[in-house]
Order: sequence, then C-alpha cells, then structure tokens
Amino acid sequence: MVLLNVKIKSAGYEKDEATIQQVDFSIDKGELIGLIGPNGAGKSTTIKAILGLLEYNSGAIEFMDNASYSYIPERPVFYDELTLWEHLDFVAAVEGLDDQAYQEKANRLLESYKLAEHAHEMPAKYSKGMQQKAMLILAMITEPDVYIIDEPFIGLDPNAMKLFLSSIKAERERGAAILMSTHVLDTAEKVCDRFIIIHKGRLQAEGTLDGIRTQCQLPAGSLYDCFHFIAEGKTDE
Ligand SMILES: Nc1ncnc2c1ncn2[C@@H]1O[C@H](COP(=O)(O)OP(=O)(O)OP(=O)(O)O)[C@@H](O)[C@H]1O
Repeated sequence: MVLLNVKIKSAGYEKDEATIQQVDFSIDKGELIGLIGPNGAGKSTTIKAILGLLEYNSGAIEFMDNASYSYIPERPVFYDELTLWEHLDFVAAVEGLDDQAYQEKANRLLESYKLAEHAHEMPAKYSKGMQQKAMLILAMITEPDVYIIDEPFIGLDPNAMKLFLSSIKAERERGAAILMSTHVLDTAEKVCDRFIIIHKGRLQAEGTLDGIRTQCQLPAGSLYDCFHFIAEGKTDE
C-alpha cells in the first residue's frame, strides 16, 4: 500500500532554474528507502520539495489517505528556552496525544536513548549526538505514518546508531514508511529495501540493490560501487 507518491517535474530555489528534475518514486507502508547521491546531487532539495518548502515546484506530492509524517532534519532545530520535556509536551499538545500513553512512551524512549537524566535541560545546550537523539525522540513520539529523515547517522555513537536502527525496525513493523537520505552506504546497503540514487538533480537509478546492480551493469557490485559508477561514470577497475 503506497503511503507517499512523489512526482516532481522540476523544483528549485530560483524561478526557471530547476535544481531537481523528473524525480518520481513512491514509498509503501513499512518500507525503508535510501536516498543516495553525492554532495550537491539534490537529496535535501528533494526532501524540501516533498515537505512543500520550495517556492518553485511543479509536479505532485501525495501523502495517501492523509498519511501523517515526521521530518528529522540533518541539523537539529530546537527552541532555545524549552527543555526537552517541554518540547515533548509541546508536540503532544499540538498533536493532541493521549497524556498517559505519550508520557509512558516518552519515558521509555528517554531511558533507552539515555536522555532521561537530561530531559529537564535545554536541548539547545546538548552535544551534537544528544541533539540528534532528542530529534529522533520528538519525531517518534507522534507515531507518524511516514518518516522523512535527512542523514540520521552523523553524530550518533555506535550504541545510539544501533538503537536508532532497532527503533526504525520497530517503526517499520508498526507500518511506518521511511525515506532516509544518507552517505553511510554500508549501513544503507544492509538496512534499506530500495534505493533512489540522485545525481545532478536527476533520478539516475532506482530499485532494490539487485535492480540497481543491473542498471549499473555491476552484477556483484556493492551499493558503493554502484554509487561510484553513477557519480563518476566509471568503475574502479
Ligand atoms: N537554499 C538554497 N538556495 C539555492 N541553492 C541551493 C540551496 N540549497 C541547496 N542549493 C543548491 O542545490 C543543489 C543541490 O543541493 P542539495 O542540498 O539538495 O544537495 P544534497 O544532495 O542534499 O547534498 P549533500 O550531500 O551535500 O547534503 C546544489 O547545487 C546546491 O548548491
């Protein structure tokens, strides 16, 4: 069952200057899709187009059956004057979450992400990794249908990385779909169902690792080999 349909004809920051073109894909319930591409390829721009943040965007973005979504930006954003608990209270109030259920879930997440002792401090003053974990908790508390995550791995220590991967596994089992941009290709190769490879603002390859290998004519290639082939137009051999 499709939760998000993306059909971008052209989108960008300036009138008549397309940063991305012909980026079409969809995401099913429970699926994890890796959005891959070199620096400046157009991954964040694709995410911004999906979120409706670009002034110039022709095409269609459809969240099916009013699917809800949470966006986790690459650079965490917090209110300077609010503690993490106050952020959680704020999200719960805006989303109309059941008080007891949300508090139980918040406590569980804070414990497992080792932020319980810091819940009454300002996340604006956390370390980078702690901020990243706080953003994840704030996104997960609402139990969205779709997650859109811009480079989640930078800043997470190995334990937090493991925890994040088990959290997204659990969220997928709940039925959530995830679109995740990342440069951490060895992890992406292990955990994603499908990949979207963008280069120079266009979708260059799309599908399972096997499908991408076929498109790149690298039958035994890793995701990195396929990425390299698309980004550089050649193999290492
Ligand atoms: N706010 C902006 N205004 C104008 N151009 C922008 C803006 N943000 C990005 N761009 C341009 O759009 C192109 C795609 O950038 P984008 O941030 O989407 O790349 P990316 O694939 O996310 O790269 P990275 O891996 O480095 O994060 C680049 O040429 C970049 O300079």
